[in-house]
Amino acid sequence: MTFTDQLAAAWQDNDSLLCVGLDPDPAKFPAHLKGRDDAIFEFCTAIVDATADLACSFKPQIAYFAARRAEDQLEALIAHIHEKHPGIPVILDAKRGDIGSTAEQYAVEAFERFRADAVTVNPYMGRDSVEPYLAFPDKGVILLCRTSNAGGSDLQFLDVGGEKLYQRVARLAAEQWNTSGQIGLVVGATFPAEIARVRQIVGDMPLLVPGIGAQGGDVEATVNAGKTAKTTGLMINSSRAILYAGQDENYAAAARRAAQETRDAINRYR
Ligand SMILES: O=c1ccn([C@@H]2O[C@H](COP(=O)(O)O)[C@@H](O)[C@H]2O)c(=O)[nH]1
Repeated sequence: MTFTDQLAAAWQDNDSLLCVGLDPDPAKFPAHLKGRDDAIFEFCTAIVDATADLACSFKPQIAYFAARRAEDQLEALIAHIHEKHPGIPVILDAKRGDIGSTAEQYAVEAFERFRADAVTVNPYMGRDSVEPYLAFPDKGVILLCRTSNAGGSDLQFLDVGGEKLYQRVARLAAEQWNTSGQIGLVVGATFPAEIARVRQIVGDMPLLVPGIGAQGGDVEATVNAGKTAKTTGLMINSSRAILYAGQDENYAAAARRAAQETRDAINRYR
């Protein structure tokens, strides 16, 4: 099954546009996990198992694992998701971007080593830097377009011949690069007007939308700006607001409540 098909099924089966972000920070873990060699895996699998029926996708952010030399725990976590929750696609948030020969290695890392269903990619080195990921026909390739941080405007808002750079990225992706239907775009929930503009340009292409929860993006405005005619098309990510909803040994139950509230809030505006 392709990433796109898997995502469409998860949207429907779990009645959810919520992407649960997995950004494990050991400094925020409950006391009983602190000091354990497998703390990151244990923390994340408990969150995954508590929220899988509420999510359309999971998004581990690779920096949180690599910073702690915990790539082995990331591999085990993704294997766990595939084994226990096989319908839920995993988006590896790695934001890779390099010349083609190096991108080939990054693609193998994401899709063969980590077994992700999709990976985030920085498109600013152009088409040949994206093609190695597209060579994996079942996988999703999610390009940075209009990121959620304030500084994203420094470059993404530059005028490039009558349109903004992020709009050019959206247009290139939709009209020239997406020949196999594998591409999605990252557009921040902190900028709903730009979500609406991107949606106009790209039709029904899936959008990964970080920025609700800890970053303060507005759920109603995000859904209204980004939903497709089928009231899907979005993977609305929340990481810290779900992961750290509780601080004690009941953190997974607290995460479930936060995920349920977020999923339901999103659905209210579909
Ligand atoms: O534009 C972007 C692209 C990626 N992210 C990532 O999403 C999550 C957001 O975490 P929260 O705790 O919900 O704020 C994080 O992994 C970022 O690296 C983003 O925020 N904005």
